[in-house]
Amino acid sequence: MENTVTNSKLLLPKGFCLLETQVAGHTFSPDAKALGMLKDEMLGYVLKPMGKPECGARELAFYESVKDSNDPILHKVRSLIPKFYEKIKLRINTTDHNFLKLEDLTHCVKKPCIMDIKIGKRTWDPLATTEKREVEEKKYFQCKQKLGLCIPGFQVYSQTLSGSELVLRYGNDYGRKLSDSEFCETIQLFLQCQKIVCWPLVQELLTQLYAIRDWFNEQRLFHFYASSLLIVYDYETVQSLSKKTQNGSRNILPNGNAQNNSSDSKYDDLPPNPVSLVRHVQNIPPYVKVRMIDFAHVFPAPDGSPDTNYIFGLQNLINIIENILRR
Ligand SMILES: Nc1ncnc2c1ncn2[C@@H]1O[C@H](COP(=O)(O)OP(=O)(O)OP(=O)(O)O)[C@@H](O)[C@H]1O
Ligand SMILES: O=P(O)(O)O[C@@H]1[C@H](O)[C@H](O)[C@@H](OP(=O)(O)O)[C@H](OP(=O)(O)O)[C@H]1O
Repeated sequence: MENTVTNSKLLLPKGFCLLETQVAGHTFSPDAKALGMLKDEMLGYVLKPMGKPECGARELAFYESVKDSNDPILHKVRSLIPKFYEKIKLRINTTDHNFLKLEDLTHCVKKPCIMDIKIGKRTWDPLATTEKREVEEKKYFQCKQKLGLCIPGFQVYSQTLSGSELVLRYGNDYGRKLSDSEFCETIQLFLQCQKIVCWPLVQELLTQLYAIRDWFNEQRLFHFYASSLLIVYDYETVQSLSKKTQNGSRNILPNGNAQNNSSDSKYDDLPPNPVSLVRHVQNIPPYVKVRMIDFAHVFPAPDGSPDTNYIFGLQNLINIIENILRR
């Protein structure tokens, strides 16, 4: 395959570039000894390197088990994860490497705000060495131990006082220092909720998180360690929605069009979700996506037990976001 030079040392196959919206995870070293995420420049998919052999094999096995299954639980999870196409080989510099070809969750998002939130107090898997376990337990200590959540990275659009736009990017150095209260403040910063709340954004986000919680409350197949939720929304749409819903008012749209189908929502004291009505009336394409990603440490559930480690973190995330609406 013809190659193109993207920087002094990295040779990528034609048509591929680095995923510039990658906010966390493994990245390329200049000599390509370490690999990161790539993107197809045209077609709307990303390529994730299969990395350490056991991690790559587990992630591939998870996606393959879900892909064509008729099992109702596996069928349901398909809408909660990126679409998986295939495993492919790409030549980076002079060596072939295996990648997973996945749906690009940021495709066609004009101004993508992206947050990677790792779920669970325990981020080491049953095969982890004592050393790996110790490293994992020390990292993101405060918010991970209290909330079962941590933020390895995010990017968010913002406006300066003079009205110009900028993109703020935060890596794992930022996330590792967060206390539980700083974690909540960071979620507010990411959701543009420091002054006023963009209700349609927050409600849509909750609706998608409820769907993931419903699946976890039902499924007894897997335990997910060190897996993340990737939240993506379009700043441009959120800006225009915020203007339309004037100061974040929750009453601008009629109630009674709720799409909140969750069985055990703690959200009953809040108005129903009007976002599908917003979409219907104003023809807004989906502008918020929450998907589970990173399945390098997915293991069979021992004795068909629920994944309480994941559910604990997810429920805390839901609580934190519901509290934004209760302010
Ligand atoms: N399907 C996707 N669409 C768009 N961006 C993605 C997708 N999957 C991953 N990313 C981006 O790549 C980053 C890393 O993804 P992922 O967590 O799967 O990689 P990783 O190298 O296994 O991470 P870790 O070091 O936490 O194990 C995410 O934070 C996100 O920015
Ligand atoms: O979240 P952070 O702070 O970025 O830390 C990374 C994260 O825990 C990854 O899950 C892990 O990769 P694995 O999933 O492959 O264990 C990686 O280990 P590594 O540096 O040994 O690759 C860590 O550096």
